[in-house]
Amino acid sequence: MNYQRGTMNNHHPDAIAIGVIDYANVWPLFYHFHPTGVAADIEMIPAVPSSLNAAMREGGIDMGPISAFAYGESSDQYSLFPNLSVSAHGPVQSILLFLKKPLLEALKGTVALTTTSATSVNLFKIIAAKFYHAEPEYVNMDPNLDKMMEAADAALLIGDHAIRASWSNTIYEVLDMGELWRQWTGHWMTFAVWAVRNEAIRKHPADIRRIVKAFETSKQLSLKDPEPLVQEAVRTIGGTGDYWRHYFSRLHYDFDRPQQEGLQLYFQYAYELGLLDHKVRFELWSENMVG
Ligand SMILES: C=C(O[C@@H]1C=C(C(=O)O)C=C[C@H]1O)C(=O)O
Repeated sequence: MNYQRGTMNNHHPDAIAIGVIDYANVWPLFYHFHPTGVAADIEMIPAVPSSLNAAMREGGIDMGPISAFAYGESSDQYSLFPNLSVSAHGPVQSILLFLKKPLLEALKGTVALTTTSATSVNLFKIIAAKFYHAEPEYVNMDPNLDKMMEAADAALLIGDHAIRASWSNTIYEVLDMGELWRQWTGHWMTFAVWAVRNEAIRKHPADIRRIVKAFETSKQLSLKDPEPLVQEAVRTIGGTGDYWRHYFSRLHYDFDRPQQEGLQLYFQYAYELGLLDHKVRFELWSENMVG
């Protein structure tokens, strides 16, 4: 999708910088989100999740989707938008583990983890440690399946990188991490949340309110008629209409009790394993929050 792009490092000081995950999984929330119609001075900054996580932490962006794990790391600085997330109960199709050997063997070897993710790489570590009692060696690598497989017994990819790799792959067994999480816990998994820096709520309370509404409207319009998104995905990423119809129908964009419970369990495990150094309590943004 096309935006008037800003940059993380020197966005206009009075503008609100909104991160955009550069993957199709967030399209329903952005497709009908038109910054100029929201009245605020907004810059849109597209990047992969790990870059957006860092920019949120450093103040280079003010709000938008970030890895759920990154919210856990800095939950005291951010508030969450209550009705927005990228979640699934079961298969996601774009959080994929490619295996050179059976899982139990690969878990005794080396696993390559994409540098674009924070939620899914820690999800993998949690599943390996908690459910398989395994401690593979991990290497962080750019999302290139061939290179990852030269260095490791298994590779974890997310987003459009995972989708494209799943189309071209003919040799590796593929496991869906959303499905694995559901099989072991019965829970939903939330991969991305919409967070806003508390500092930005204090500075622009009315604009933030309008932006939240605009995201919710985009979500509703996309769910009502996913066809324009489906066609744009076919045109710009590839694959068939049926593939994308199914893809968007598997993802869930609310953040209600079931998604919150799944994420709470994920944070609990992350804390127990030392992946997070504190327990996480959700701080939800509300209409009357004015810093
Ligand atoms: C569903 C997905 O979730 C993404 C996974 C993320 C992560 O692992 O950190 C971050 C944002 C999400 O948009 C995907 O990549 O396809």
